[in-house]
Amino acid sequence: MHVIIAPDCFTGTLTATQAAEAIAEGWRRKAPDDLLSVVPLSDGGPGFLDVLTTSVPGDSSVVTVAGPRGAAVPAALHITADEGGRRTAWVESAQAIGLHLLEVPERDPGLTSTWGLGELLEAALALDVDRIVVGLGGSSTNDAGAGMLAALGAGPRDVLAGGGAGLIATREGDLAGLAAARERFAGVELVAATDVASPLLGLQGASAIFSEQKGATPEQSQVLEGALGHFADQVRRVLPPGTDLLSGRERRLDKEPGAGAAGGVGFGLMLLGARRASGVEIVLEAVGMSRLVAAADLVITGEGSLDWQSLQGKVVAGVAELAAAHATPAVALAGQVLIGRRESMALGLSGAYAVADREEDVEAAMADPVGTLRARAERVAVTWSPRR
Ligand SMILES: O=C(O)[C@H](O)CO
Repeated sequence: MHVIIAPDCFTGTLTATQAAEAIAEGWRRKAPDDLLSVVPLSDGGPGFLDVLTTSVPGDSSVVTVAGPRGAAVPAALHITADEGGRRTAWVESAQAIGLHLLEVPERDPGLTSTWGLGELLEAALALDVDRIVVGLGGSSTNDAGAGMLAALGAGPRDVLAGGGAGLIATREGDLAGLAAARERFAGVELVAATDVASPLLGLQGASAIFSEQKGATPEQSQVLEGALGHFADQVRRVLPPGTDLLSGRERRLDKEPGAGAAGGVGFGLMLLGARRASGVEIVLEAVGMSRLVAAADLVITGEGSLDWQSLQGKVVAGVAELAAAHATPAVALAGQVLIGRRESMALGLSGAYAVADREEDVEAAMADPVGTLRARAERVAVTWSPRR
């Protein structure tokens, strides 16, 4: 039996590679004759570059940029060339602005800035590439990408790069350099590979859905919503919205799917001319997942928490959809499974197995994530492998 092991990271405990290896080790203990292919995945968030550098040959280099609260952090660029010679720079926003870069007391999406991501894009531009793909997700910021735009010359650092809350003070004149910043990407295909399809504002937007997990109180979350709304209004004065060719209606970038990814970096990138793509689809294509799944008997995917967010185009959903298209069964292993059987079946999963079945098991799973995931994989192998 040929089994593909293709999980996302288990946020807070295991990288995608560590999770895949733990599952493979457990599987081998019970089904040593199975052929295992280990393919760690990402949805654009943390681990995006790791996954790409492992699967797509290219040249990697590291630059130093400002982290979300200003302290210097290393961030990598991976340069690949396709058969036609087109050069792509792959970057991961979480390496510059990720939540994991900050200790809990430092987390404050009113103050964290995407300036360092702008520095990373500056480094990519200097490499004279034809395409820049930016993985988005797992961020500590909620500034609509304003800091990033400032670093690229769109406006003053003190107004745009002080964090999301300060954007309430933005004036039209503070965005005088925006058109010129956009012009710098002329001739470069800029792609925002987003982990979610959220718009910038509103009940499904960046502040309402994600700011609290970055340290905001419910009151701060509303303040951030107001600040980002004000910022988007100022942007509209400088870059008037285009017209949607199909509907003839005004095309508002803040309402575009993915504009709210990484605290609104999706929006900031769209202002620079980026097109949005699903991060998981980009990764699945880059690693040649379709071909692998077509030749496999079973696909195992997984993530830290299988919950409502998993239903929205994350790794598990992307893998399950691809497996269904090839009529290959897919199962998921997760730290916790917080969706019902009906929802997991609707995703296309033939099984969803939790490492921590009960609330009281969560602590043990967090204390020994590799051991508990390996043990769960052993039990799943007993169920699924015919040659154990
Ligand atoms: O970084 C974030 O805000 C979330 O992962 C959604 O993109």
